[in-house]
Amino acid sequence: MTPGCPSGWAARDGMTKDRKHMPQDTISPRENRRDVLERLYHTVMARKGASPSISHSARLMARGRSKIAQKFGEEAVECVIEAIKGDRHGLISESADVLYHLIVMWVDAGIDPADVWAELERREGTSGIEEKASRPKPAF
Ligand SMILES: N=c1c2ncn([C@@H]3O[C@H](COP(=O)(O)OP(=O)(O)OP(=O)(O)O)[C@@H](O)[C@H]3O)c2ncn1[C@@H]1O[C@H](COP(=O)(O)O)[C@@H](O)[C@H]1O
Repeated sequence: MTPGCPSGWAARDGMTKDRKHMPQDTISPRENRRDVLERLYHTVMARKGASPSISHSARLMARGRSKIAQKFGEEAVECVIEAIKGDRHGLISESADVLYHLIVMWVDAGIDPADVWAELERREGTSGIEEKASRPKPAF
């Protein structure tokens, strides 16, 4: 994969091939921000096997899958609490924690963000109501 060129997004977001290969500092801050999850994924990937004394991601991964999943769950619950409280700032902050911990979970599980983007893309245009109605009905 091209450094600074996150998997999967460039083409789908309408960037031309040339634009896809522009150096990061010539891409507008708005576009740069849109790639933040991909950058975070690559940062966490690079932390695999790093010393737990210098990297929180490395420390978390060294503690194993159950701990990673537990932390994700805790952050998700904190997100729910902020949403129910109606605390906008809290919800933004907890959402960032959830996304960070989700990415650590992806890295640990060997999932590339492009796999998730592809699944979201596959669902595009199908209403959740429609999809649920199309599921096979239980026999009883
Ligand atoms: N986005 C984040 C991010 N969000 C939250 N956190 C850390 O997640 C931790 C959550 O703290 P908690 O007390 O809930 O959890 P804990 O320390 O594991 O404690 P226990 O549950 O074990 O008691 C804090 O240390 C936060 O700083 C993050 N740590 C790192 N990142 C990103 O990951 C990159 C790599 O970080 P390192 O792996 O630390 O180099 C950074 O540059 C950031 O971009």
